[in-house]
Amino acid sequence: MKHDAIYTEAIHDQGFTFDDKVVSVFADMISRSVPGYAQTLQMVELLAHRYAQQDSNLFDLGCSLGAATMALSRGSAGRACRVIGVDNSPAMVSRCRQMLCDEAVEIRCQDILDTEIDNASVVVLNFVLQFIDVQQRQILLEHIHRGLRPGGILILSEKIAFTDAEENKRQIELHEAFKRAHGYSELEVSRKRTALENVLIPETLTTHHQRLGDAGFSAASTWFQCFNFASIIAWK
Ligand SMILES: C[S@@+](CC[C@H](N)C(=O)[O-])C[C@H]1O[C@@H](n2cnc3c(N)ncnc32)[C@H](O)[C@@H]1O
Ligand SMILES: O=C(O)C(=O)C[C@]1(C(=O)O)C=C[C@@H](O)C=C1
Repeated sequence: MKHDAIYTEAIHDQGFTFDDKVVSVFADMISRSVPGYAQTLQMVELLAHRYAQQDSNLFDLGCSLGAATMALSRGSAGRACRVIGVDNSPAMVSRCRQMLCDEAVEIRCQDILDTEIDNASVVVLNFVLQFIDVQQRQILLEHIHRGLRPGGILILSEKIAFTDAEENKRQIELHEAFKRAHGYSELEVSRKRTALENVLIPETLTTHHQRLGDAGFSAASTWFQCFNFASIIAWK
């Protein structure tokens, strides 16, 4: 795995993008930046094992290098499921296809807002909704809900915000301490913070739960939270 040192240089002054530079270090970047990332992948596998239905489709929307796509595939083994990963970054998709060339999964280069969701039993949005235009988020969740079979689930993991300004500040400080503990310097942390401004828009857990309810999900539980990162299971 290539070590992420991309913010030791001044890059992304137009804002963070999933370009070649990010793709080349992405596995290291996400595991050193997102508290609980490995656990979200373990639970995607466990939840796929529990909820993947025979002959259904499983979608990993915003699949990056296919880590959750493979978790879906492992969890649903033997059930004749079609596992589909979707990402709109050509650099990411190209690398993902290389890495998963021997796997029985389909990787599409497409905007997830244009992805047809049908006959689905498990849909994953693992740290992806945060990059979607806030105005489009409700439409996307409604679309996913419509494409799920009865008994199907959505796994939604996100960086989150807090209504209370002091709490928000404390949680961001804790996250940044996590990043420094994983070897990022103060300068790398601050350059990435600037690059992500107006690109990654976090929302509160209350907003996410409200939106899931409005989209038609019958129940939703936050199963994981560490600092300003959380993951929710929503049931159709
Ligand atoms: C933080 S990464 C996701 C990590 C990945 N789900 C995992 O578990 O390893 C966000 C991904 O979402 C993709 N993305 C962002 N907006 C998208 C969109 N509108 N359509 C498709 N992919 C999108 C990015 O290209 C990037 O690869
Ligand atoms: O590094 C941060 O501050 C993050 O917010 C982490 C985060 C994410 O949550 O998606 C941001 C961009 C990269 O995709 C990897 C991780």
